[in-house]
Amino acid sequence: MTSSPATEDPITPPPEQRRALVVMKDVSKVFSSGTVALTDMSLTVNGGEFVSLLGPSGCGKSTALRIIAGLGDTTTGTIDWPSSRINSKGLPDGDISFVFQEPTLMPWATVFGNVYLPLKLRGISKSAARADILAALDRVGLKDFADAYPRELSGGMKMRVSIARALVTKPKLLLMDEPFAALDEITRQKLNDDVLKLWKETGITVIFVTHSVFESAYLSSRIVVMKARPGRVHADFPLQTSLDRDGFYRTSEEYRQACETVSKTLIEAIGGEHH
Ligand SMILES: Nc1ncnc2c1ncn2[C@@H]1O[C@H](COP(=O)(O)OP(=O)(O)OP(=O)(O)O)[C@@H](O)[C@H]1O
Repeated sequence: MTSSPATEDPITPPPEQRRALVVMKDVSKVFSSGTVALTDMSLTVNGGEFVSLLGPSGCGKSTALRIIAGLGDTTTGTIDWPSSRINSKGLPDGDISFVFQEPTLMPWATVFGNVYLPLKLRGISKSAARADILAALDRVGLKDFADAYPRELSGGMKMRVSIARALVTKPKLLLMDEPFAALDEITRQKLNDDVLKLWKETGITVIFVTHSVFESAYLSSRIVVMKARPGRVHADFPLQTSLDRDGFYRTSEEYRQACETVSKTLIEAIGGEHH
C-alpha cells in the first residue's frame, strides 16, 4: 500500500512534500497598455503549503496566479517546476487546476457532466471516469447531486462543483483566485472549512488569492502580502498555529493575533504605496 500524503499536522508536511513545486524567479509583467502588473516577483512554493496571496486591488495577485497557471506569459523572469514532468507548453503535465471566482459551469450539463469535462477533454470515457467523478463529488459533499443541473444549486454548491471539477484530475497544485468572494459570509466560512479539510486530507498544495485578511489568516500556512504600482511582494511569512483550524479557532486568541499580524502587514503594504 502506498503511504497517504495526508498528515496529522498540515503545517509541517512530510519531507517529500516540502520540495519546491513551483519557483517564480524575478518575474515581471508589463501589459501592452504599459501597466507594470508585476515587477521582480520571486516566490518558491513548496509541496504541501497553503499559500495566500493577499494585497490591495491591482497589486498583481491574479496576474501572478495566471502566469503560474500558464494562462499568461512573463515579460521577463522564469517559472520552474522542479518536481514535475514538463509538457511541450512548459507546464507540468496535469499537475495544476484553477478555480475562478465564477464557478463557470455549463448550464446544459448535470453536475456529473460538469465534473467530467476535464477528463472528457483528455479523451477518457464516461464509464472509465465515473469512479473519479463520484470521488471528487464526495470530497465536496455533493455525491447525491450528481444528476442535478447548475440552476438547481445554490451559489455555494456551484462553487463546490467547480472545486470538484478542479480536483477530478488529481492535481498537485490547486490555484484559487478569490473563489469565495461572491458568496455570503456563512457559506464562505463553510467553504473555507471544506477547503482546509481537503488540503489536510489530500496533501494538495494550494495558492489562494484573496482580499480578505480574515480568510487568509484562517486558511494559510504561509502568507505573501503584495503591494501595488508596481505589483511586488511586500512580505512573505509563515502562519503557524498549535490549534486545529475550525470553528473554535475562529474565536481563539491565536486567530485574533494572526489577523492582527496580517492586517498590520497589509496596512503597511497599502500605506507604502504613497511614499
Ligand atoms: N489583460 C490586461 N491588460 C492590461 N492590464 C491588465 C490586464 N490584466 C490586469 N491588468 C492590470 O495589471 C494590474 C494588476 O492586475 P491584477 O488583476 O493582477 O491585480 P489583482 O491584485 O489581482 O487585483 P484585484 O484584486 O482587483 O483582482 C492592474 O493595474 C490591472 O489593471
